[in-house]
Amino acid sequence: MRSEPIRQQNSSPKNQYNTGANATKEAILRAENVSVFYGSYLAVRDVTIDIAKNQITAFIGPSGCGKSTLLRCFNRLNDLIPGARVEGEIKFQGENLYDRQFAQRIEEVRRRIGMVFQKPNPFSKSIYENVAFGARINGYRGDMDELVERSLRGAALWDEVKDKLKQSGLSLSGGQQQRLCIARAIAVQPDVILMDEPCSALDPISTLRIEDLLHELKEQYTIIIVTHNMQQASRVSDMTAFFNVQPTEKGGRMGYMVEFDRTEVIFQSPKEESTREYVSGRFG
Ligand SMILES: Nc1ncnc2c1ncn2[C@@H]1O[C@H](COP(=O)(O)OP(=O)(O)OP(=O)(O)O)[C@@H](O)[C@H]1O
Repeated sequence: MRSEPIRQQNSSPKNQYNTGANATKEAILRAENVSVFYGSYLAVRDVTIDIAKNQITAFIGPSGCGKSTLLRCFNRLNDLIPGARVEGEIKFQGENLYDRQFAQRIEEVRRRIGMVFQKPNPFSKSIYENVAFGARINGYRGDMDELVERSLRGAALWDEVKDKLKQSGLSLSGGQQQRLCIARAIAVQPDVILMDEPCSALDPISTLRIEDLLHELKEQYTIIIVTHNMQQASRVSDMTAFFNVQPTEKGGRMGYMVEFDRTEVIFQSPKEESTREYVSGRFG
């Protein structure tokens, strides 16, 4: 069963996503004037973006424009990086995750907003335990066998592993390992799954499997995916945010969001010239 909102959901008009075909889509996450620093270095400047519920939002842009940095703000993973500092607000169901009260509840935030990384990183445990582990830590009291099967089916892996659940997760292929990581992420029943280039270490067939899976997952989850792969962004996402980097006076580089819109608009009729150049492969 899906868990209750951290507090009562805010359904004020401010919390509604409001462009084009998505006018009625509710924003489950919102970054408001978010800037991220590493020490004194401003890596990403002043991003405001609504993430619509049960949609896939892609972050694209050249290397170093801050896609992963921004992604990590959505479940406060930047807290783990010494010297990283986030300004602005990240609202999850209307509440600012950077409010002091959430510092005590960070485990809960990361359970509700899960993450799948670039490189598949199963635990050195059995396939079964990889999936059951998080649920057990979170005090899951239901039928664990049923949860493990449901999560593995949800990640389109059950048929391939149902006869070897006791084998190590590390014995699977790269693509299977990544689907195991997705099963692990969904076993704790999150609302949102953040994916940081989840297919970059996979072969084309495994990549297509994951892309198919994403279409199924968005029925239940909200997904944000960072990808370098233009075709992937256009194939899987409903919304796309394009980020770019600009030089700073001190000779550094600072990331910022150029344009955010429905994916077909970004790829076929973007408003900004730099977006057009990037999606057509002329730079980056
Ligand atoms: N832990 C860190 N400490 C210091 N600087 C960092 C750290 N992580 C990222 N940066 C810097 O912040 C900027 C944005 O990096 P980030 O990894 O978010 O960009 P990206 O768009 O995801 O890049 P890529 O597509 O290459 O993964 C870069 O200049 C990077 O060097």
